Parts: sequence; C-alpha cells; structure tokens
Amino acid sequence: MNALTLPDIAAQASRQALPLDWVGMCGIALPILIDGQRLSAKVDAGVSLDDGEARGIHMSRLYLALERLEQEDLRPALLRQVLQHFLDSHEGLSGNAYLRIHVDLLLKRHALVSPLAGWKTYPVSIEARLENQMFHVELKIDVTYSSTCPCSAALARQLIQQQFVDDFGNTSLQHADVLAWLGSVKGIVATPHSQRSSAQLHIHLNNQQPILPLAELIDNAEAALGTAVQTAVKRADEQAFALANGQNLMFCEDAARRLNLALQRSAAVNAFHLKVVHAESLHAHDAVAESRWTRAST
Ligand SMILES: Nc1nc2c(ncn2[C@@H]2O[C@H](COP(=O)(O)OP(=O)(O)OP(=O)(O)O)[C@@H](O)[C@H]2O)c(=O)[nH]1
Repeated sequence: MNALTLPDIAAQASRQALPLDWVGMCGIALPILIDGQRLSAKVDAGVSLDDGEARGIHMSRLYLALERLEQEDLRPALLRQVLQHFLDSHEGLSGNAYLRIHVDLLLKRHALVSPLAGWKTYPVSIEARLENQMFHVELKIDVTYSSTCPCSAALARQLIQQQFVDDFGNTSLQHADVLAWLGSVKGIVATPHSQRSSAQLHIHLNNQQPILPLAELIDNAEAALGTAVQTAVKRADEQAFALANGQNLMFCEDAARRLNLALQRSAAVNAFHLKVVHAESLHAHDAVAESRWTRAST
C-alpha cells in the first residue's frame, strides 16, 4: 500500500459547509533557539479554514513547517516565513496563519553585592499572525518582583516612634543607649508587609522590529520596578535587598504607572496592556492594577 491508496479524509467535502477561524495543533514540543540559547518550547500552530466546504486542514504540513524554528534564531522575519509557509501549503483553504510559542526564557542575574549569579526564568509567549496579509507580533512576558506597602511602612514607623516615646520619653538621651535600642527588637517593633508580585506584560511589537527584544524589555521592566526577585543570595545581598525595598515602597498603582512609562519609552513597542498583581500578605486576596497604551502614530 502506498500514499496514493491511503484514505484522505481531509480532502473530503464537509457535511456542514462552514468556515472556521482557527484550526491547528496546540502544545507541540519544539527545541527553539533564542539569542543562541536552546530552549524547550510548546508551540500552537494554526490557520483559518476559510473554505467551508473542505472537511479539514493538513495538520502535518503545519507541523513540518515548524522545523525551521529548530534551526534558526527566533526573529520576526523567521516567524513571518513560517506563517507564509503555512498559507502556501494551504492554498485555497486558508487566508490567515497563527503561531504561539510558549517558553521559559532563562536569564543569568547577578547578585546585588556578592560576586555571585544565578538563573531566573521568565515565562514568555510569542504570538505571531499573518491576518489579511498583515503581519503582527505580540509578546507576553511575566516579571516577578518584590513590593513593600507604603501605607504599612508608615504605620510601622508610627509604632516605632511610639515605642521610642515609651522607652525614652522622660530620660536624657545617651547616644550609646539609642544605638543599642535601634539594634534591639524594640527598635523595629513593627514591620511593613511586602510581597512577591508579578507584572504581566502584553506587548504589541512595532512591525519594523528586526529582533525580538525580550531581554531588553525585561531589563527595562525590572529597572522600572526596582526590586526584582533575586537568584543567588548571601547575607550581604539580603541586606542590600532589604535596603532597596525600604527605598522602593510601592502600591500596585505605583508599579503599573512605572511600567507604563518605561514601556512607552521603548521604540520597539507599539501598544501594550499590562497587569500587576501584588499577592498581598495582608489579605488572602490580591491588589491588582492594569494599564493600556497605544502609540499615537499607529
Ligand atoms: N484535519 C485534521 N487532521 C487530523 C485531526 N486529528 C488527527 N488528524 C490527522 O493528521 C494527519 C495529517 O494530516 P494531513 O496533513 O492531511 O496528512 P497527509 O494527507 O498525509 O498529508 P498531505 O498529503 O500533505 O495532505 C492525518 O492522518 C489526520 O488524520 C483533526 O482533527 N483534523
């Protein structure tokens, strides 16, 4: 038996003539290359089925077209070529093509003080589409950071002041006593709450963008937030992190505004929707802020 004698159900006519928006495969395992680094990705590949009379698309053609993503560094031009291949292999059936690549980007991060470094993962989705002959690339990136509540910090400071009044109210101050008091538990009788927080960035890239500026966008977001979560940490690094948090008090609204301004400054970004989630240790629920922006000239 050869291929010519195998039944081909996809080539049959559909019983219900109806076009479909997206048909393809989700969760295809693929080793991809980003900035020369080999990463394990899950890929969703699809096309529109515009010919409502056709029973099905040709899944194997989409699957085989993904092979190029294994061989070449990921960049917008490559995504476009793969999408065009999807359409060329479905001539007469499909007008739109879609790719979603889910990957944990790995970036090496240096410690704040000690000469150490460690790896951090950033969940990323790269979504590309050729729709009505227009090519679009969108990036979804998650960045984790630490946030300390400014209100809680002010309330804690007030309690520390009260403790100071209680302990030193009617005594003449001796430098050594105050220094010892500051180093005791009473000197920090209350602590503000802080939390591991996440920024979910959904970015529409500029169509002329020759590369996927993933590391650059993440670096800019972390710089704007100020207290990204750390990798390798010695006590000196932990102390520097405590100081950084104390100088970087923020509500979720502050974080959303800082990220908004940082993303607007990036020439690679045409539009974005961002969401920050502060997983509060004060409550069992989260504090959340969202922000959108579109470049005026687009
Ligand atoms: N269209 C479609 N194919 C499916 C589905 N589930 C599994 N497949 C299988 O995907 C396989 C590959 O499909 P095709 O690309 O049409 O395979 P082919 O006919 O050998 O390849 P071509 O000659 O290039 O058309 C077939 O064996 C289908 O049965 C489905 O839900 N829809």
